Amino acid sequence: MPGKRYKRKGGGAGGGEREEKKRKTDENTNNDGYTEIIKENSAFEEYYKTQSIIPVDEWSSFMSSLRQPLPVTFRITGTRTWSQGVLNCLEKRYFSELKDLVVEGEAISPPTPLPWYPNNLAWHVSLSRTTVRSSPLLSKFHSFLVKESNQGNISRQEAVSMIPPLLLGVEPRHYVLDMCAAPGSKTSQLIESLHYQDTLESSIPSGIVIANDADNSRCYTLVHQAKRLNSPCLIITNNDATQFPVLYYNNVDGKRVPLQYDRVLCDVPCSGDGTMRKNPTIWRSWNSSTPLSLHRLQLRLLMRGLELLKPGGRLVYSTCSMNPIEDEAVIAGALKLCNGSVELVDTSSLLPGLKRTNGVNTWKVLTKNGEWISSYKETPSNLLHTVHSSMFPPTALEADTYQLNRCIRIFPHQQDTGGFFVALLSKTSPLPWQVQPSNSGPTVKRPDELTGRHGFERKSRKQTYREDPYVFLPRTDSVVESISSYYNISSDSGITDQFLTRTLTGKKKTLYLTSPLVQEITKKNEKDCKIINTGVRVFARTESLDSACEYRITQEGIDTMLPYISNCTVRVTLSDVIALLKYPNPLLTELSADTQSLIESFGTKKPVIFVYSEASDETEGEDVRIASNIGTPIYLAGWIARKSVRLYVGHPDRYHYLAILGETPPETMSLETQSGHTHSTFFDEEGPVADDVSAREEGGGTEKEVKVLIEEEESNKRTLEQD
Ligand SMILES: C[S@@+](CC[C@H](N)C(=O)[O-])C[C@H]1O[C@@H](n2cnc3c(N)ncnc32)[C@H](O)[C@@H]1O
Repeated sequence: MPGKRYKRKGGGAGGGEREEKKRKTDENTNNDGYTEIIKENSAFEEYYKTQSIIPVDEWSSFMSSLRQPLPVTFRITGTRTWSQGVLNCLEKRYFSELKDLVVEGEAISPPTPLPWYPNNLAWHVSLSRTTVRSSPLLSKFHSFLVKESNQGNISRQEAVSMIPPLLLGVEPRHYVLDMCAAPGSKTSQLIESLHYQDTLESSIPSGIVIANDADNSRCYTLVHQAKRLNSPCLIITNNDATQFPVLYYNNVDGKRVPLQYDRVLCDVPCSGDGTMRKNPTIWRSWNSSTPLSLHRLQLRLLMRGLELLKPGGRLVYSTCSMNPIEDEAVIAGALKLCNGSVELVDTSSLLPGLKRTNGVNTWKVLTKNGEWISSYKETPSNLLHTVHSSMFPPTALEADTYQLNRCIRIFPHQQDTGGFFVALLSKTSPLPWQVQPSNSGPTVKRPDELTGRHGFERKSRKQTYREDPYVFLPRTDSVVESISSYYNISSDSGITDQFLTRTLTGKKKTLYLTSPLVQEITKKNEKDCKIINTGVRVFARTESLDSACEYRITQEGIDTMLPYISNCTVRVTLSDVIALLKYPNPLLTELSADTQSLIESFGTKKPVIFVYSEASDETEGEDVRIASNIGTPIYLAGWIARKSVRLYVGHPDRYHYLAILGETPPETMSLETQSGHTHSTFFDEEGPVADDVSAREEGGGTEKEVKVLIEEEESNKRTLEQD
């Protein structure tokens, strides 16, 4: 993978100095006016040497690792059966071919699974772009990764960034808060865990994930990232998490209660010096003041997370900084305020195979004046506004209680990753100021520094625009009734009370579905909590005037709706499913006789779900071998016209299914993503970088969703015209 390029600054260094700088840049310096950034910062080196958190005999490996580009790591995303299908395909079709590959005389190291990531679902690849280009097999593998990444089945993510959700141990029944969630790679993992036990009979777990970020435009990146997982149990919110509101809902007894979380992820904004390998500009910008300016915000975020956590619940605090001021000092500061109601969890038996270093009990503070101090008492009076008591290490007695050694720090040289810090905390009882007042004990006041008026203030964000309303439809609504009747949805399922639109007036173009708890929370808290997005887009209105049902099921809605619908599927053979995926409007007469006869009894001018499963396939030999990669049936949203059939499936999804079926997509299919981007890096990381700012179109979808909708509707019109 190539390093990042930066325009070379003119002039400056003299001959010898220039030579020295050149030596410390990457090897691939170009002649076009661009050069790799100089990976040198003496202040950084001095700082970490003084902190003594890296063993002396590991110092040179530490520094040399920081100067190497970060290897590519990716995760296979999606629910259990889905990700297993993609993994099967990768292993059988691609990895096996790369095993003994030699390119230009050099043996290629095949992708390896991250040993500590469960079920081989995360992989490490060390291939340069040049190597990839020089081998057709590697190009084929690369192209598969790009397509699957477009489709959202593979997510490029830093290895260390995968750790916090794993430590959190989310279960389908958990109420989860992700406080600083954008761009959302960890949120995706949390959602996947929530849906880990989904089956064809049950797709709506009782738990919930609330993914929040203070940055409005980053929230839309989060919407896009999470949308790939189609969870009806997700709410995306846009609040300052230091003051994240208490949300209310009616519990099973109909009592209005505050929502307390079983799991909280507190992945805070940080100086990011653990990401130097990925973001080499940090070599230039690193300074010792940034951690000082972030420490109190980090502590306040952590404290709010602990307040909202249920007693008995768990919270993960993480940063991609190696600095104790942003790491152990924040943990120690919180443990002090919590006064025994929160403790660090011993994680040494978790994630076997992960190399780690224990947290430290001592560190120093480097003031803005460049002075090292070991205690708050030593702080010069003119610096009291930048240095706070919580930045200093605990006393010996506190250290005994806190057990900061239970924190995990990961250095880049330990297993060729970025640097990272993570701590798992357990709330054993309510925080001191959350204890109900009683006659016997004293009442503890909430610390002033948590109230927002004492040094933690953030500029209030301008409310740039209003979100569309969330309108839940009663089961007696005519649209819900017609959908329930066509798709045979029983009112006993409860699902008929869960549909949502984002428009108060006019025709409902799109229907979304949420879980009952999401509905309850959305309805009761819309005023106090800025909700950006929720619900899976499950039905869209058709343009056909004489359709058997005015609403067709959407591809992204199938997984959620399948357990609740019947009478709307048609089984197809392998050759038919391939034709449907490859061509826009195959004629009925071009399908197999079996499918034609099933369609005849099903009827025309109807929305449909085409189903292909190996069990239904009669084909012998090679085709059956290919199909065995799938492991789970394929469901495709479609339409049966009078003479032809079509799918409502976008190109990235079509690519995915064709690849899983061992087919090559036709040349006419564009490699572009729906957003119009082609991929320029090895393959894209953590979803799109572009902000989906216009995601407030009618229906609550992103601009891209709306574009897809329009394309689908236009194509549908064409099908109708053909008829
Ligand atoms: C390290 S990033 C989070 C990365 C994310 N967890 C992921 O895995 O993709 C920190 C995030 O915190 C957000 N942030 C900063 N201050 C915040 C605050 N007061 N409340 C909530 N989010 C905040 C930033 O906008 C940024 O998206």
